[in-house]
Amino acid sequence: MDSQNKKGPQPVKEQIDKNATFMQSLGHAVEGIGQLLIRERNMRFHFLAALMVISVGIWRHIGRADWLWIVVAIFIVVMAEFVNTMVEAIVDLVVGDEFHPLAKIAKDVAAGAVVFAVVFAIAIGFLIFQPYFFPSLNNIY
Ligand SMILES: Nc1ncnc2c1ncn2[C@@H]1O[C@H](COP(=O)(O)OP(=O)(O)OP(=O)(O)O)[C@@H](O)[C@H]1O
Repeated sequence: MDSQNKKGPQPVKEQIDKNATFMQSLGHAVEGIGQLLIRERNMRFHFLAALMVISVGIWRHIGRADWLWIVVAIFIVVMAEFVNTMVEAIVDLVVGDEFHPLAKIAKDVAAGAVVFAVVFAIAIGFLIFQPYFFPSLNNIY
């Protein structure tokens, strides 16, 4: 299969043997993070959303436990994007440009995992910031 397909640029180095050093492993892991940023345009949106939430958290002086939940929410969204990107790459590797119902299921489920993580993050954001911005809702739970 052509290594340069509609799914965007592929890594140019052609190493397939084991990494010789820790630094080499780390370098490839960093390349993996780079691929996430290149291939997933939604990452820009996640990054902006995280920046906004962190700014508001600093502004409202939220507590340590709230910060912990925010870190967990950001982590889960980013991990879901990692999984989504892995699934997309593996599916494209296996089926190429062919349509396959199982490829659709794999990609749709992976995308669903991202949506699920984002809904979780929104729920966390609501629970943390509601008392600051919508105190009238305090008695709903
Ligand atoms: N080979 C395929 N066979 C069947 N359906 C496919 C295939 N490739 C993509 N699809 C469908 O097209 C959708 C989008 O494809 P793909 O995930 O590659 O694009 P994307 O824009 O990078 O997605 P995302 O926004 O989730 O990152 C998939 O969710 C799936 O429904």
